[in-house]
Amino acid sequence: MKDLSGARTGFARAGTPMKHHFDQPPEGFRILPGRLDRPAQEALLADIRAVVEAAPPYRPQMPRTGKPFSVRMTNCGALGWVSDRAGYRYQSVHPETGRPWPPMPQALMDLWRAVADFPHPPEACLVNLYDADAKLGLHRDEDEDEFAAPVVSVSLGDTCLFRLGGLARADRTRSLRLSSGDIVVLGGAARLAYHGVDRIYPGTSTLLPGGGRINLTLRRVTPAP
Ligand SMILES: O=C(O)CCC(=O)C(=O)O
Ligand SMILES: [Fe+2]
Repeated sequence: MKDLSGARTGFARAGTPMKHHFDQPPEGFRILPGRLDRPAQEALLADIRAVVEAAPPYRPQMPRTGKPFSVRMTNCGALGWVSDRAGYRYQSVHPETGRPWPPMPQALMDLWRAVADFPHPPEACLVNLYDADAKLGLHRDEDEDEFAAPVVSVSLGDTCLFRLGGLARADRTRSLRLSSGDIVVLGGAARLAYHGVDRIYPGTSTLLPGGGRINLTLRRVTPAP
């Protein structure tokens, strides 16, 4: 059983007692709009193209039901997040090719260092590929063993409607649009906040020639030394 008590307490303090506090996002949620300018987005996209060449995107399946995700995924870094009938987990190899994930591009290591406020490097970068119809249901990122490190999330390509909730699935949610170059940090109490992607707005960015959206989530998986 993972210890979520610290984060829970933080949210209860920040989120429940007074009505006028209720609409505040959980403590530790940060959005950095336009953090990456167009040249930085293009450079990162070139890095991600190389990742996708080496580790082809595949469609994960929901645990138990085997229902396919609408989002295609791949990873870079020492560990990658995967999902199939056996469950959610991190592993060091691509589930279809059996090869190690490609290394994390230096630009992502640098970005983590600049925004994560955590003294150890990320170990995993999940690459989510959204076409116009893809979505990602409300969930928490909770398969890691280090919740002191934030999740750093980079948006590239078409704008999406992102939903942020609280620490309980039933908590009130708020919606925000994330555009190409925006960065979201889920740290502190927000590290275990529910979130998801409700829709993609096709034609809102010229970064990806075929349209769609790419999201990169950088995570620390194992306990920091
Ligand atoms: O695409 C996004 O903005 C969020 C992705 C996400 O929540 C995840 O991969 O766990
Ligand atoms: Fe997530």
